[in-house]
Amino acid sequence: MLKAVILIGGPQKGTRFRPLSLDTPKPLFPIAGLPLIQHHICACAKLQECKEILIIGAYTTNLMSQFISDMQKEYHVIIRYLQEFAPLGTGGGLYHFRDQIRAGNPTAFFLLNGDVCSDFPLRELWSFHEERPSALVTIMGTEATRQQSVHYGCMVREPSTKAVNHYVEKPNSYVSTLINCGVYVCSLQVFHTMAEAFQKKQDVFYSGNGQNGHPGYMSWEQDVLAPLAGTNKLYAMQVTNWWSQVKTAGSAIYANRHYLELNKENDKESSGQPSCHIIPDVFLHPSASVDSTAVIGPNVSIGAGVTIKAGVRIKESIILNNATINDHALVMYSVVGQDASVGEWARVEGTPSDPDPNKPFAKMDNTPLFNTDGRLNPSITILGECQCPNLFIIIIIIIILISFIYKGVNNFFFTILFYRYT
Ligand SMILES: Nc1nc2c(ncn2[C@@H]2O[C@H](COP(=O)(O)OP(=O)(O)O[C@H]3O[C@H](CO)[C@@H](O)[C@H](O)[C@@H]3O)[C@@H](O)[C@H]2O)c(=O)[nH]1
Repeated sequence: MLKAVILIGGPQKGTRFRPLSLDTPKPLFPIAGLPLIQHHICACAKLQECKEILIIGAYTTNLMSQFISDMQKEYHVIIRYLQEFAPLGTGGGLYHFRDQIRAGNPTAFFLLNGDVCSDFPLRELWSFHEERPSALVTIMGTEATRQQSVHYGCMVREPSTKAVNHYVEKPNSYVSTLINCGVYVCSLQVFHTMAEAFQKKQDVFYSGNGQNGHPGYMSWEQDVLAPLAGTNKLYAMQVTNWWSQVKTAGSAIYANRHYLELNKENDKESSGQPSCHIIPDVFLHPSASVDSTAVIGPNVSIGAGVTIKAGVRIKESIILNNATINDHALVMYSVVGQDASVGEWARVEGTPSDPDPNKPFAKMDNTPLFNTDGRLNPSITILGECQCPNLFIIIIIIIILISFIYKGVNNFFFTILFYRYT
């Protein structure tokens, strides 16, 4: 039996994903029609041996409960959310919930960063791990450019055995172009190594050596993976398939395009028969209403309850639930927020922020909005969620207005609200 753990961080993380993470927790942001971590869940649930998926994060349980219950219904696997009492780092939460992971005595567990996108070749990763009996952890690795590699965990492998001899998390200078994808398979004995690492951290923390943060905080990469390198217990399987992080809002459009491509077959099923002109790949929620004269695609995801009116053109964009795109508007390289409304003939156009196509193995550059010299880094356009006024308040206002119009002093609401003046 196998299990899977997905690390999703908490509200303090995902700041570069703002404003998209202000309304929806980043792990639940829809990409190609599915919440980001549903792609992970889907990959894990495809493995018959995987019997339980544990999602570990610092978001409050009520933010996650609806999603967890929806996932339970959709996939025939146990899915639970475990909330950290404080952000414990990539290793701290894992160690804190070790008994939950070990329960039922699984052979091994997958560990997935919630903010990466891939086709998650978990079966290959598991076979690779099984073939190496001394392996405690196998890392899925990929090639990056020399310049970008330093923003990731970098590994040097023994060419014949694929054992990792050297691991440095986000090095200051170049180490290797083989980077850590944040996808692992781990044997349960890794918790012995984690116990030692945890003990060391505790000793330092309580000896008062100026250690800040929470005593339970532990970095999976720095406190566990780095010491395991060179011991023949850490291995890396290199993949060449598409893989990307989702750090900035711009990377959502890039990930959307690739997930649409990967999930083509499912999208066809869920989309039904669209009545407008579709240029693939497109995800169209069945409840969206699209005028027959609209042209949509390529690489567009349209959420539930969206209304798209006559003559609209949309490409390379994500339209979130209940948004309205009015007649003849154009939307390109943009995210349109929930309930937002794009006016007639409006032109909403962002700048694509893709990896450099001229550099082999280039990844997304997760640049900030502004450079250090204050210049704007062009990126996708985002229309935020429309904060529609509360229906209850609207009804009260209408009743008050009617009361004034008819000047009915006996009017119940008028009397209650203005009894002092009557
Ligand atoms: N539960 C929990 N999850 C956390 C916490 N902190 C981070 N995470 C989750 O752990 C994953 C990694 O988060 P980061 O700390 O932001 O690391 P990173 O910059 O993405 O780098 C990691 O991933 C790269 C690949 O995307 C790797 O190359 C790198 O080595 C490292 O593992 C994300 O899914 C994040 O949500 C925490 O305190 N608690």
